[in-house]
Amino acid sequence: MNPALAELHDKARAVLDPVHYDFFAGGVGDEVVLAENEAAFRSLALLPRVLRGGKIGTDFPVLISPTAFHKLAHPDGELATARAADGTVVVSSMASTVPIADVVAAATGPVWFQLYVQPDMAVTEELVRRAERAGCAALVVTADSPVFGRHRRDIEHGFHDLPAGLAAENMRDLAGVAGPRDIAMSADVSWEHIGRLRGMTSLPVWVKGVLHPADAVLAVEHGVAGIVVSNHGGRQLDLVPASLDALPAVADAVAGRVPVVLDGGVRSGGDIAIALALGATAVGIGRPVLWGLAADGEAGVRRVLDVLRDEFLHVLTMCGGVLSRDMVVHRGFRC
Ligand SMILES: Cc1cc2nc3c(=O)[nH]c(=O)nc-3n(C[C@H](O)[C@H](O)[C@H](O)COP(=O)(O)O)c2cc1C
Ligand SMILES: O=C(O)C(=O)c1ccccc1
Repeated sequence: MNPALAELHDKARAVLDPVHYDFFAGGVGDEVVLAENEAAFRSLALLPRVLRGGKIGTDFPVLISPTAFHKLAHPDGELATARAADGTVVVSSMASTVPIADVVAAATGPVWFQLYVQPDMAVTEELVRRAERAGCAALVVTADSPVFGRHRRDIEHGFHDLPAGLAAENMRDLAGVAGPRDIAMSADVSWEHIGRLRGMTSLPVWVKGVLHPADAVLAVEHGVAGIVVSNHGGRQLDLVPASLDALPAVADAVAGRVPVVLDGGVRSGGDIAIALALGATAVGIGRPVLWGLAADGEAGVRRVLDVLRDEFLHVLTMCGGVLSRDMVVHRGFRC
């Protein structure tokens, strides 16, 4: 790993309350998927294309994936993350410890709102209105969470609630919601809700947490603006493949009709390149952002993005400025 990112992770581990470190770092069950997300990148190699000349584009195909409770990492919380993004899309968690309006106000680039559809559609609609009024540019509906994941580290620590003074600020003052900690996950959420959301708002609606290619097709048929191939960073079902391993079939099923973002285990510019070669339009970054935030607030998150940008451009240049599926092979592959 890039030593700057390793250092930020080490510092985050050193400064965070161990219970909060484990909340951020942990996964579901035996954490097989958590480990596999990173290992999947390590199992692949790139065959660069050479002698292609010309200028290499400088697009940075990265989004900040939604993660809950940034004030557990740093007192500035999501405000620091938003400031650091500097044009990179921030997907702001519905479970943020700063209200969405303040996140958008702190950001200089686009902010998208991540939504868990609430069983009471009036509550869901009010959350959508809050995102609209704040100036969010898209909704990202998380589809991989019909129930909370069973995070063994949290269970062992007895961590189920935010410390006094912190709350899921977007959940305040909602009729029918018990309080600002009360986020429901519901197994009743269905594709029909995607249609209802699209009818409710003119914001583009993305779906996050797709692994099966048939669901990617359904998402396109239901008019989504884009798909996030994700296993929630190994935090929902510890039986699924690495999100990278699910990507090619989803990309094939989508066939370019909508953008496909990949998140889970992206830790370097090389990982970004591999995901793009396998069909991703962009990648999402989860935990590394939290490590930067915990280690050094806004500056730490900036550093994470700067390192990834620099590494990605370097790798892309090494690859002749192109990334395609034929350039990816398994390590140990022999002709
Ligand atoms: C601490 C933590 C909190 C998360 N909270 C949310 C959330 O509120 N909503 C959501 O859709 N995904 C959430 N995720 C999943 C991330 O959006 C993303 O899918 C995952 O972290 C990507 O994997 P990575 O951490 O390996 O980069 C969370 C992940 C972590 C680690
Ligand atoms: O921990 C998570 O992965 C997550 O998605 C979440 C959602 C709501 C509240 C806290 C965490």
